[in-house]
Amino acid sequence: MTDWTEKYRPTTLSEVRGNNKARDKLKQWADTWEDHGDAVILHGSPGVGKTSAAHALANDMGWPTIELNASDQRTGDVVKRVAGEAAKSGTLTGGTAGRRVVIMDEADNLTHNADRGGSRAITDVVKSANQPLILIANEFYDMSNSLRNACETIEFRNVSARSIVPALRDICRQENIEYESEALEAIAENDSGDLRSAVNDLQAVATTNGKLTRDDVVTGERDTTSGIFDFLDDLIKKQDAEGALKASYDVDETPDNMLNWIEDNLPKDYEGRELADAYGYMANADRWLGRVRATQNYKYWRYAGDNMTAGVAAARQGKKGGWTRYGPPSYWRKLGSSRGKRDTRDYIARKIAEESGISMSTARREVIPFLSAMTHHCKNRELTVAMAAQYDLEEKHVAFVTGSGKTTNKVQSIVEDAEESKAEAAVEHSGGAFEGFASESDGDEPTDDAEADETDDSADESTEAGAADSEPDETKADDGQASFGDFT
Ligand SMILES: Nc1ncnc2c1ncn2[C@@H]1O[C@H](COP(=O)(O)OP(=O)(O)OP(=O)(O)O)[C@@H](O)[C@H]1O
Repeated sequence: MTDWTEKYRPTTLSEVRGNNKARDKLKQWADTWEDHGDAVILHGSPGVGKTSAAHALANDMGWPTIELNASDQRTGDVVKRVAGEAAKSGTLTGGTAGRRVVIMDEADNLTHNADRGGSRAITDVVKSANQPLILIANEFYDMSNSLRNACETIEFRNVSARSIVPALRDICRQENIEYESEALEAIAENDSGDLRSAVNDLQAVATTNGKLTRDDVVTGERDTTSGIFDFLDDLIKKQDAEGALKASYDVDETPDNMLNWIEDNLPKDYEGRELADAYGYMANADRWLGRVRATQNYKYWRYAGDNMTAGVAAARQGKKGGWTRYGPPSYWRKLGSSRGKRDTRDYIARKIAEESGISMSTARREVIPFLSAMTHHCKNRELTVAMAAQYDLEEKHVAFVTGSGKTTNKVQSIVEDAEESKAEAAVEHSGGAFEGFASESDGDEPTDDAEADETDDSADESTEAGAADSEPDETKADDGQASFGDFT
């Protein structure tokens, strides 16, 4: 299946959404390049259209492109050669016949290359190049001062939801997809500023369903007038099992959302044993919610509700005082927002579960968020490589966990290093930096849980024909069936 982000990549600058000022500045830079000869840096968050803009511009100008990766040690030489060739072919005499634009990705990722003098080499190239050079970077301040000073700079801002929605609408029209406008708005708001993610999400939700509706797009974003804060305070601090269950009736949230709220806020007050116990109940609740999705049998919501309210309250050891700032579920709002992402997340969870002997729910709920925080933007490279090796992750998974947005060259090189270290480990039989995570409190069998999860997801394609009638006790009859009475 074609990737829509490629299929709908802008071919001319006017198709690049949002960032009008940046586009104008870029065009201006190209139009006057003969006079100033400076390189330009396009910087901004992933997925906002920097690379697209560079290529679209080249296309508009009729300039052939040469694409290079700045962190590649050969880049400097290649640029010199290109620049030299172009000089010979007449550029210096004023013609544009030999004009080529060099587009250099990952210009902020030169530190890894420091031993090769990466940053300085590129700066030298930038200063002496006699061809237009476009450098692309996510982190402007990761580039050296001298490199930044040697170039013009253009900032690409996050694309507003207002600009994302029409982009998604155009794609739906061209793909003949029926849609509710609210669905597109929800995607746009979910992906706050990242048009690539929005297009990915659209493709993920649109191709698994007939008509795209608001309900297909799972969001954690809600207004917070639904009594959730009072409920959290009751649940986490005060109420007994019965009280917690009753308090939950006043909350105007779907059980799925409620679970996200609880899981994000629970660790602010629960600790140690009680937290572990509570997570056990949360994992049960999650499993029941999976069964609701798989079977469309909403009667299971009750069991989910019992577990996440009465169960969580019962796990608490004594009342808690003080005031806690509870907040909306931030992690899953970003990472669990669409089916495509959920699939990726679940793949990673399964790997972790298999490797560490814990359940998928635990992997999802407890391990991935940790890994994500520790490997954020691949800053801790060594750890990220170890993680990729330990859990056998591919590029898109590493990109997901680290929040890098897509498979950048940094991610690629991490996966390559992980492959190498796996090969070495195979020889030395060592476990690597990751020894896996401790087993969870309720002693789930990881394989069982993985199967339960498969049921959740594959049910969308109705491969589990009998799912609706089968008792959901193939996994764990006792704890799964827990109802309120069990907690009192
Ligand atoms: N402003 C935009 N207008 C139209 N399409 C966009 C825009 N931004 C992103 N896209 C879509 O997302 C895809 C990826 O965008 P692009 O590679 O240009 O982002 P980027 O800002 O360069 O991100 P990165 O820094 O991660 O490479 C494009 O192919 C296109 O489908």
